Amino acid sequence: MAGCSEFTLIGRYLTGLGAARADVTLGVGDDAAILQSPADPWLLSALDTLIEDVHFPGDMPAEAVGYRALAVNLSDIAAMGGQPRWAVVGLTLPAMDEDWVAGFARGLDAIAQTHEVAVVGGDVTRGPRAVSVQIAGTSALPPIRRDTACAGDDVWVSGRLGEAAGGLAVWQAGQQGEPRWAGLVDAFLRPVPRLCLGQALQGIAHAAIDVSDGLLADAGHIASQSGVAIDLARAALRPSARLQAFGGTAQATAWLCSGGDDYALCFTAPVTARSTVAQAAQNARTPVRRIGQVRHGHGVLLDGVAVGGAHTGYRHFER
Ligand SMILES: Nc1ncnc2c1ncn2[C@@H]1O[C@H](COP(=O)(O)OP(=O)(O)OP(=O)(O)O)[C@@H](O)[C@H]1O
Ligand SMILES: Cc1ncc(C[n+]2csc(CCOP(=O)(O)O)c2C)c(N)n1
Ligand SMILES: [Mg+2]
Repeated sequence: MAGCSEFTLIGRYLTGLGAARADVTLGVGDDAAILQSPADPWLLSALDTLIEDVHFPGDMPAEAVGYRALAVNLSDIAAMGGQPRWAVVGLTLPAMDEDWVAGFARGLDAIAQTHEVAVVGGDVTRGPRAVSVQIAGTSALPPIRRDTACAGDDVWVSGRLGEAAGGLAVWQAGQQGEPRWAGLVDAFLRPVPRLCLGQALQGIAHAAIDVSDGLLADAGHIASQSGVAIDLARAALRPSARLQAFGGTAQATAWLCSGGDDYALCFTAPVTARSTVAQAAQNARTPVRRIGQVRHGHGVLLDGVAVGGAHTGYRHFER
């Protein structure tokens, strides 16, 4: 509706999204939300931004933008093993478009409900289309960090790496209507934040990160921040059959290593915890596999050979 103000938009579409939580005294409507301090000793806070044509194609459905904006933030809480609670959403739109906002709100509400997150506030502005979500969560146990991997650990990863990058390529090739590639497109549009897995790994995993920029890049963050080397086994880095069918083996392997957008968890755990990890993953109903070893040294290796720094993952300022 032309002439509808941001206040109308907030009142009509952006109020009361997500779960009704008992620890929210006051949500949308005042200068700040009023939240009750949790009993859990650790508070977690993170923020991720999605920008049109940088993080999502301009023709992606509004519902998927709303879903994905929260999903990528939940993934950061998952990587720490936390429990998400509250989200604040900054929405920037080039023009008033009620249908778009209604779709965005539906997608955001659905995933917030699923993970019992309350959307307690935000901001609406005019400018190039973008969504910034700030997520807050808690943890009863010490959160899993990036800087605590130990030489000797196994390296594990969840899910089917590379499929989201493949799904984006499907979309950009205009083949999203092709039933054969529906699973790939879904991996891009609706990444699943691995919250149950992250929580199940607390007290077991030594270090964890979520794979947003690409496996080699994100494993590299664990390596550099922990002061260790991560040696991945090429034989364990096999793309799924449907990803190979779409892109061919070489491109599918490149997506798996450096495509990003997966929001899988990459984590390290002691060799003695193999069966405990397997049980935790089973409890979380999330498939995981071992892909390498943490060693003394630095950087990321493939079968013992250092990986060159050029194409390990997404970088905003090196396109
Ligand atoms: N503008 C900023 N000011 C302060 N800290 C920042 C800023 N941008 C990023 N950081 C911090 O730097 C660290 C790495 O940020 P980054 O955005 O790469 O997060 P990530 O989880 O590794 O990746 P992704 O954003 O793809 O999920 C995080 O701790 C983040 O909070
Ligand atoms: C239209 C379009 N083109 C390219 C990509 C790929 N991409 C963009 S940002 C990013 C890393 C994570 O972002 P950040 O580090 O900002 O959290 C990746 C893998 C995409 N998603 N959409
Ligand atoms: Mg992250």
